[in-house]
Amino acid sequence: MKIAIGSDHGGFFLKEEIKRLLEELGLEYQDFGCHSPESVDYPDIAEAVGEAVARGEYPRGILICGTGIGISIAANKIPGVRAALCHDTFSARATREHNDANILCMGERVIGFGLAREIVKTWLEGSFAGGRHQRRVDKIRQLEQKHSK
Ligand SMILES: O=C(CO)[C@H](O)[C@H](O)[C@H](O)COP(=O)(O)O
Repeated sequence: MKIAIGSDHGGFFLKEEIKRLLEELGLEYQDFGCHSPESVDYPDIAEAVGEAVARGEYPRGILICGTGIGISIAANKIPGVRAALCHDTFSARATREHNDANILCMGERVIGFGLAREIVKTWLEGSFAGGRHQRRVDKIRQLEQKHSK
């Protein structure tokens, strides 16, 4: 599984840590930036990673900003993206099982690197449970279609 990963400057150092984790896990990734702690705008990174995931080029993406909030809001504007902001492992597991979340978002200014690593591992291991959750994810798709121009 190849992962699309990206952050703004507020998430740059955590992104570097998560890249090291992915290497330890033997997982390939593509870094969509940013490539230094210099200030950038999180919607630009969310767009790059979100579109790559929505096109099916990457099954999963990871996005990080200072809080994880702005980058998740932006990513969720892209049809086909189900970006979940998770700062605990329960949510990370649940969002795979219930929401089939294809992008994990975190905030470097919110959690420590150790917890972030556990969240990523939990989220990567998780799988969609289907059943009643499939019906709900289908309704999310219908909402996207209803509200797209
Ligand atoms: O979008 C965010 C908040 O929802 C992120 O935390 C950004 O990283 C943050 O807004 C960037 O702020 P900065 O003052 O420009 O570093």
